[in-house]
Amino acid sequence: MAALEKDEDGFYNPAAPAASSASGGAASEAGEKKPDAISDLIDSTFEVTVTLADQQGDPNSPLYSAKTFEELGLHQDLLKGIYDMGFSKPSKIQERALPLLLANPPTNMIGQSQSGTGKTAAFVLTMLSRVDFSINKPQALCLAPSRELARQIMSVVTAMGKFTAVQTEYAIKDNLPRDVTQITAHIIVGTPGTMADLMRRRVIDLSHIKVFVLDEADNMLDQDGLGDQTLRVKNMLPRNPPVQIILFSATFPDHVRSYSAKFAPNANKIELQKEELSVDSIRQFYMDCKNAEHKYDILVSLYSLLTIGQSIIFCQHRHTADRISARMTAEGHKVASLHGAKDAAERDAIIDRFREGRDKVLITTNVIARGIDILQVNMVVNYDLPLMNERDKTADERPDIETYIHRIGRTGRFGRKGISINFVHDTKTWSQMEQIEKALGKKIIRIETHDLDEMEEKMKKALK
Ligand SMILES: Nc1ncnc2c1ncn2[C@@H]1O[C@H](COP(=O)(O)OP(=O)(O)OP(=O)(O)O)[C@@H](O)[C@H]1O
Repeated sequence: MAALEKDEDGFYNPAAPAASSASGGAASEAGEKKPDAISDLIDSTFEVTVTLADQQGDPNSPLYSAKTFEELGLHQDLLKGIYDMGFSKPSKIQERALPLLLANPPTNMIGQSQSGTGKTAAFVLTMLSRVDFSINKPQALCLAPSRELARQIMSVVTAMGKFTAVQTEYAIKDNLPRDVTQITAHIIVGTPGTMADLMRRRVIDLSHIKVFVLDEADNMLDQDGLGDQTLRVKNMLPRNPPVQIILFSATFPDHVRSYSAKFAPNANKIELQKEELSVDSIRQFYMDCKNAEHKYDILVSLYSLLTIGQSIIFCQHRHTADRISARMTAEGHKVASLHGAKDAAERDAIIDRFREGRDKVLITTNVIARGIDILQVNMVVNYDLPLMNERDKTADERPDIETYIHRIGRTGRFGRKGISINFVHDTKTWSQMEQIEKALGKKIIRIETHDLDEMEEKMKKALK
């Protein structure tokens, strides 16, 4: 490989014969193995439906519940919505949180539960339960860190509220006409900047707001990120009677925990222990690459595995995501890239294509590290490990444990199997990965980069 020519970005030249034969080899291998791969996928989907009931019956599983949805005190129209979505039993977080969320007088909630365990349904059902559909005024606000997540939450609101008269509106960039004067929808879901702007311009009448939800709350409250804008929104809310504040996330690092308690005073709390943070159904691997450029070759050689189901590749920088995707596309692979520098319409189109399975590989940044729920994603690659300096814009090169948990949590949703692969390529990245391993208390298993067959075998086994 070292003999190959590199382009000006430090990538191997796409036209170089050896490079194309490396990727071509993997592709033809994929071609031969495809029938198997497809049948594996169908089998594993079948297995998942069988094991979901088992998992929901296992008291140690985050999906376990002793109760039924009927026992949680939900309105008949919402029960219809839930069953229409194919849910049969609540998960642990739903079972524990819903009675507390729905009790009167309303009490604040700080709820933590692992990625993919059904937090969205818990807060969406609360918003829908608290809305008086006969009053055409905003009554529940929900904030999320990205437009992609806001759109996904909205899809849950409309699906669960299908048998109600709920009206909804987005507070995301480039969605409403600039001269909009009033929003009368019951539930508004958006990102903090746009929501704050609409509130300040009095487009949103706040007099009837009863519920305020922060999804990915630790991220939304982080002083280095969205914290200021989120606080602006909160400060504009009516004080009497108090609005019910609901914070949910899979992670609440220590530095946000005490602030969360101030933001949502006297809250009921559901917390995870440190060793429960990551989901067991996600098998974590790493690959020891020779250098930064070698990571690209390895990614290309993984292509046939990345497309067995769907995969998300996380990079540190937008330009890396763009360069990798341009390079892979030029080499004949079908990949998409998504990051915050793309405009709103393009971002919507890209995530929708990926959600529909029309693109199988999405190369991205932390912009979709949180919340995105696409069940077919069975592989996550940390092309670059997440670092604290992306979060706080300092020179802090410690790994960002929370973002790691969220990134790998894009797979292994609601009891499904998934795998994550970290690329390490020098002593620094190696030690960063070791810190992640230590923090999560879970072994990250090595996969050899030179043995494609072993790689394939290990990964397929992990997905079985
Ligand atoms: N009770 C249920 N029965 C079956 N499926 C469910 C149930 N509750 C939620 N799900 C499904 O589980 C998946 C994950 O749920 P959700 O997106 O709410 O996870 P989450 O806890 O918010 O994860 P994250 O921390 O990554 O945001 C979704 O596809 C959702 O439809």
